[in-house]
Amino acid sequence: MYFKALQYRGLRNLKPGKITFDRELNIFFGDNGAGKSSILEAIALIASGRSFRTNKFELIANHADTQFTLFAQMDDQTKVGLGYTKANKKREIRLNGETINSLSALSKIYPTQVLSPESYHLIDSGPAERRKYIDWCLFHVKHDYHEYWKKYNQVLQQRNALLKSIKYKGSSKAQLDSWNSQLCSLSNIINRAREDIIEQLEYELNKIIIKLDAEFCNELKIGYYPGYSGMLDERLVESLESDIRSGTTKYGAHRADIRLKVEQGLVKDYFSRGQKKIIINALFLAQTAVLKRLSNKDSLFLLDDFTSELDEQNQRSLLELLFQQKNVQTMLSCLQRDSLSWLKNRYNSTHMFHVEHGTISPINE
Ligand SMILES: Nc1ncnc2c1ncn2[C@@H]1O[C@H](COP(=O)(O)OP(=O)(O)OP(=O)(O)O)[C@@H](O)[C@H]1O
Repeated sequence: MYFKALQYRGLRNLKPGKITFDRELNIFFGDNGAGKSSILEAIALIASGRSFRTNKFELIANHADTQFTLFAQMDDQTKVGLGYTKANKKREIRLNGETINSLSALSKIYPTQVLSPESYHLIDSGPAERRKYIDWCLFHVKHDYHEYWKKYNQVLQQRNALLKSIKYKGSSKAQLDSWNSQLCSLSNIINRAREDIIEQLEYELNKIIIKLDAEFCNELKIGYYPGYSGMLDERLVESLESDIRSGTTKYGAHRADIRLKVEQGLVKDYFSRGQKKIIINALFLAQTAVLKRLSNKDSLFLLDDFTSELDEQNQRSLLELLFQQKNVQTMLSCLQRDSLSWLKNRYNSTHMFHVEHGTISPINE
């Protein structure tokens, strides 16, 4: 499955237009502020219902427009439309002519990964991004995971609301037992699913590391920290007073994290910035491999500002592996087309687009 065409209107600085895509690789190049990230954002929106830059659709709509619309066609004739109207803040998503209500239904069609300069903080940043990394995979391969995760968050919010109410209004603690036991059983389900997917990811990750010729890194292990040690029910009881003081729940699956390790220690502490980038590329590639193996799904890869964070050797090996996977359509943005001149001889089906003041023009050679 892949995107064949996209029509866009009223989004950021982009002039209304339509583009057709290559099955494998599409390159958007142009000066700063031309609209390269905006077109990748448009593609992410139609593929997943979400932007990788903001949650506020009003910021995505052009300053001078009252709405934006996107319309995409896939190779298998699937048609997707997404519209947003500023006046009533209304989003409308249409799939083959039918209105659908949930963004997750849209994102299930064509799993989309975004690799941008910010993604290269995955190893050094806080745990939220790493949880997202694990959950992205689960969301696509384990159908009931999203429901469990939603339920977990509802229970967590209810527990936190009660903690605040105990602190400020002196409410009874009686209801806490029920929230605690629900939190424990849902945490168990979530942790088991995460541990299973981590095993799969670790396996693919090490295969990719070998292909990337990353000899600095012999065997990578992904360690999972479930958000508490020992038994969660005991931790919840122990931390009750501090939870009431803070109005938040200190332990549980919402505090989980992964730790990448090699023989010498933690990847975070041991490797250079460049080496971490290679590992992060491998982590993202491992996801598409797991996805293909476990659910036979194709993926879309968006590489924003591709050349700014990777040297040529790393650019080559990442794209090589994306092509080898066969099931990936790639869209990337960069400042100068010359910076990817090495690609032209290698992949002649590549579609190149010049982005200039919001206008996107295919380069026909
Ligand atoms: N809602 C909006 N309406 C109109 N223009 C916008 C809106 N939001 C952002 N812009 C402008 O759109 C232009 C394109 O931004 P974009 O981030 O897509 O550029 P880019 O080509 O990726 O640049 P860079 O190479 O600097 O990252 C910028 O000048 C930005 O100020």
